[in-house]
Amino acid sequence: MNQNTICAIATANGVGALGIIRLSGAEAVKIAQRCFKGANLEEAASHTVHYGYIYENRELRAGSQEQRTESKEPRVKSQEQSARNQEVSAEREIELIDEVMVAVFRAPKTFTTEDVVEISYHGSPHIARKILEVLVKNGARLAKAGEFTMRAFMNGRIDLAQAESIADLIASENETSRKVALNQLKGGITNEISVLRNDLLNFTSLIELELDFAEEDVEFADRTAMNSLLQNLRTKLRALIESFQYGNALKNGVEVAIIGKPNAGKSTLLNALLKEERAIVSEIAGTTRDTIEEVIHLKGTAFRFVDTAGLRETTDVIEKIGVTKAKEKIASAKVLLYLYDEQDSTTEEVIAFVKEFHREDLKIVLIHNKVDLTNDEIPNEFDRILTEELFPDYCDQILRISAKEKTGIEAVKNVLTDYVENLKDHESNVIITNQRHYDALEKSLQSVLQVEEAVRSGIHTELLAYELRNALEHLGEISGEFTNDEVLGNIFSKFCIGK
Ligand SMILES: Nc1nc2c(c(=O)[nH]1)N(C=O)[C@@H](CNc1ccc(C(=O)N[C@@H](CCC(=O)O)C(=O)O)cc1)CN2
Ligand SMILES: Nc1nc2c(ncn2[C@@H]2O[C@H](COP(=O)(O)OP(=O)(O)OP(=O)(O)O)[C@@H](O)[C@H]2O)c(=O)[nH]1
Ligand SMILES: [Mg+2]
Repeated sequence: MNQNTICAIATANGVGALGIIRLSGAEAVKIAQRCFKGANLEEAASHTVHYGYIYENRELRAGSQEQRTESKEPRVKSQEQSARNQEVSAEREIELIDEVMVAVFRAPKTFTTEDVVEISYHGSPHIARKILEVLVKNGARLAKAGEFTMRAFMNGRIDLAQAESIADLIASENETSRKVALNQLKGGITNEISVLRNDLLNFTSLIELELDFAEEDVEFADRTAMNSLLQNLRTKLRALIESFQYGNALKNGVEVAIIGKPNAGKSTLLNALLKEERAIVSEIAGTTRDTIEEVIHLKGTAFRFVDTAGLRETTDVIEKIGVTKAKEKIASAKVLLYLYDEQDSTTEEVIAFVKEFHREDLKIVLIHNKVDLTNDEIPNEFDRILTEELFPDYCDQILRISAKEKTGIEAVKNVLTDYVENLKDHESNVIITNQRHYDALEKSLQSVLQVEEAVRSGIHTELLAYELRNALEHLGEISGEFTNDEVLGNIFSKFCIGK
C-alpha cells in the first residue's frame, strides 16, 4: 500500500448539491481507476473531466468463505451478504456507489505539484464516507488537516506565507480580508520580504569585503553606504510591523471593553449598541457580574464588545470575581469605553481611573452617560475639568450620550470606526495580518538594531556578521525558508481537513 497518496473531502461538512473528494500523490490516478467505471483515467490527458461511476469491488471467495463463515464468523454476516441485491460473479461483487465526474490533473502543474484526482459526487456525507472507504481500500490514506497545502509548500510551489494566506482566504468574510489574503497568496509579502533580504545581503557583502581584508587592517566598507542601507531596512521593517495593528484588527477584530462604576449604564449601552436586550439592566448597583461578550460588525471590522461588572471595592465574593475579570478585560482591550454618570461620580474618580489604566496601546474614550437627566450647556463644568486634566495626553474624546434614550450611540460607533481608519495609516505596501510574521519581523528588527549598534561602536565585524545572519534567518521564517517541523505542524494543523 502506498501511504503517500492522500484523500479527503474538499467541500464543507454536510449536505450539498455536489461534494468533491480530492486525491493527491503518485498513485492518485491508479487508485481512482481501481474504483471508477467509465473512461480509462490512466490514459486520460491532464486537466480532463470524465463521467462514470464509483464502485466498490469486493472479493467474495465464494464457496470457501461460506465455510469459513460457518466456523469462525457470526452467521448474521453471510445472511446479510446474500440478501444484497447486487451483481455477483463467482469471486467478486460490484456495488455502484454513486454517479460522478472525475477530473484528472497530472504532475507537476497541479495544486500540490503531484498527480491530483478530484471526484465530484452527489453531495451526501454518507456517499462521501463510502467513496473515501473504497479509496482507502485501494491504497490511499486519509489526509491530515492542511496536508494538501503542506505538500504544495513542501514541493516548492508556494512559500509558507502563501500557504497561510490560503487559510486566510477560506476564513475571509468581507472584502478587506479577502483582498489582503489574496494579495498575500499572490506573493505580496514574499516580494516585500525579498526586497529586505536583498538589502541585507548587499550589506553582508560590504561586511565580507571588510572581513577579507581584516588582516591588512584596512577599513574597506563604506560606512556611509552601510548606514543608509541599515536605516532604510529599519524604516521598512517598522512600516511592516506597524501595519500589523490594522492587520490584526482586520483578522481578529477589535476588543472594546465597556467599563465604569456600578450603575453607570454599561449594560444599557451594550444593549443599545446591539439593538437587543442582551444584558440585564437594573437600578441595583452590581447587576452585571460575569463579563458578557458580543460581536458587532461595523464597516467591515468585527468589534468584540465586553460588558463588565462595575468597578468598586466589594465584599461580595461573586462580584469580586467579576471585578477581577473586568480588570483583565481592560488589560486585553484595545479600546476602552469608560462610562460615568455625573450625578454618581466625581471628576477626581474619573481622572484617577484614566491615569491608572492609561497605556500606549489603549484608546480610552470617555462617555458621559445619562445626559437626559441634566440639561446644561456643553461642555459642562464636569467635562471641562476632565478635558483640562486629561487631554491630550491620556485621551482626547468625551461623548455625551443617553444609553437609555439611545442618543449619541452613532457617535460611539463612529469613534470606533475612526479608530480602525487611523490604524490604516501606515507606510507599508502590504498588511501583516499574521502574528507569526509580526514576531519574525520584530526579531529581525531587533537584529538590525544590533547591527546598527555594532557598526556605531565599531565592534568586531565577525559579531556583526552574526547579527546579520540572525536578521536574515528571522526574515526567512516568514517564507518558511528557515523553519522546523513543530512550527509547520502547528501552522497546517489549523487548516481544515481536505485543504
Ligand atoms: N476544482 C478545484 N478548484 C479549486 C482548487 C482545486 O484544487 N480544485 N483550488 C485549490 O486550492 C483553488 C485554486 N487554486 C489552485 C492553485 C494552483 C493550481 C495549479 O494547478 N497550479 C499549477 C498549474 C497552474 C497552471 O495551470 O498554469 C502551478 O502553479 O504549477 C490549481 C488550483 C480554488 N479552486
Ligand atoms: N436616565 C437614564 N438612566 C439610565 C441611562 N443609562 C442607564 N440608566 C439606568 O441606570 C441603571 C443602571 O443601568 P445598567 O445598564 O444596569 O448599569 P451598569 O453600568 O451595567 O451597572 P452594573 O452592571 O451594576 O455595573 C438602570 O436603572 C438604567 O435604566 C441613561 O442614559 N439615562
Ligand atoms: Mg451591567
